[in-house]
Amino acid sequence: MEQLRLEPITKVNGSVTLPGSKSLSNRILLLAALAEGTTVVENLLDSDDIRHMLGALNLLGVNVSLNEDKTVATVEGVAGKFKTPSEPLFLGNAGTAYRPLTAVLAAVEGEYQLVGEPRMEERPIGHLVDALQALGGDVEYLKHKDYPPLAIKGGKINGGKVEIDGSISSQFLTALLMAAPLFNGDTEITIKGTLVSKPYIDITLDVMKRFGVTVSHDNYETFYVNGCQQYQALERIMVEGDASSASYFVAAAAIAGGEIEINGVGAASVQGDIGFAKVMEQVGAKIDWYDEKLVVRKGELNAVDIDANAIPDAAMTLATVALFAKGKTAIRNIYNWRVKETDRLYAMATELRKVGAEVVEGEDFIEITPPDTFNDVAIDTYNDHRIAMCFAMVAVGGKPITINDPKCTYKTFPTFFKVLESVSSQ
Ligand SMILES: O=C(O)C1=C[C@@H](OP(=O)(O)O)[C@@H](O)[C@H](O)C1
Ligand SMILES: C=C(OP(=O)(O)O)C(=O)O
Repeated sequence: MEQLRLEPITKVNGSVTLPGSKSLSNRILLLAALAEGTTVVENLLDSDDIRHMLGALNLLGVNVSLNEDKTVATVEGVAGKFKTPSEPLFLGNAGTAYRPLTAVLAAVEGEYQLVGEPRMEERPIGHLVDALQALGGDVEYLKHKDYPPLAIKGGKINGGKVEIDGSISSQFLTALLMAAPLFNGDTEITIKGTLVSKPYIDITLDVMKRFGVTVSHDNYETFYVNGCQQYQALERIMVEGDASSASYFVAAAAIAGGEIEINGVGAASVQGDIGFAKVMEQVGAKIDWYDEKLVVRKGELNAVDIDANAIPDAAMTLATVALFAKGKTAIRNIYNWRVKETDRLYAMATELRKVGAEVVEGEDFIEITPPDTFNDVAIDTYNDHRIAMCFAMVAVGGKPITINDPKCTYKTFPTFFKVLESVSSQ
């Protein structure tokens, strides 16, 4: 297995330009593919999750041409008419590809199979399939009920009133919303249980609106979407920098000192994970806010006790910031960490303890008290990009650490360690 040794970093300084947002890239690619007309997507993320969406679109007969560094895509929309693919669509472990494609393909003519990595077969999708079946969609499990892989016979959805359970993943509602304009009638979607990861729904509504479809809702409890609508291509759309990827550089500047200018997201971001920078201000970071940029400096770091349901991805970064904050950090209301790339509550608790922290792992929370002395250990990353990236903060805090399987960062941020090195001094 490949390992990456990170020597203690004494200072970070300089400027980083973020790669495009994963959440925006995959939503934009799918809606551009469904639209009528050609869309040019700029600052597209080049990473595994996006590669899987592009691979699926290719098999569905959508022409997408990429520039040399794969950050500009020209997507020739097929106006909702996909080709029946010659093989199953392999979507890796990309939730932002698997869930929206499931709903969209149930709504357009054709026969499809959606498969993924072994971990994808352990990530639930039953709440989405229940809603699609209730609407008359023909979606079947190929192995185990409630889990991928799936077989879909598309084109049979009339709309109507439907409930969807929002308590495990917001991606199910995102998927249903993106597909609903293609249904043959209007749809009224009511959320059952509490909706988790709510800010991601704002990303969905924002992207749909840009492609010409407006959704109304009553306080995120019931959503109304008109049927028989066509997404309209955009001449040009720019993907914002990834706010979850920004979290590592916000944290690095706050921990190590020096100053980092982070370009690509800021106060005007549509991504909920920008909220991580606000949490870091509470922890003690000094941040200058601009519309599309943050400038971050060190402060005295103190533990916080937060509900992180709205920022589940960036909250993992807080778990390693906790190693350098005075007192006990608590990150609450994060049950769905357990159904992501790995069981992140178990994995984070295990690896933080290896470093020397005192950790309480609750069913839906984690509490972290920093170590008196740090252990120089190898961190297992569980094929989870965010574990690899957030444990780099140990080196940023001046302690050596080894990251096992560093290439797992390719899921969303292939250049992460290079970018971190570019702002680090030993
Ligand atoms: O819609 C999205 O783009 C995402 C929603 C979140 O998932 P959940 O809604 O499952 O928490 C987040 O963790 C994921 O990385 C991306
Ligand atoms: C949970 C994540 O990914 P996915 O989009 O596969 O759910 C993530 O990127 O942290």
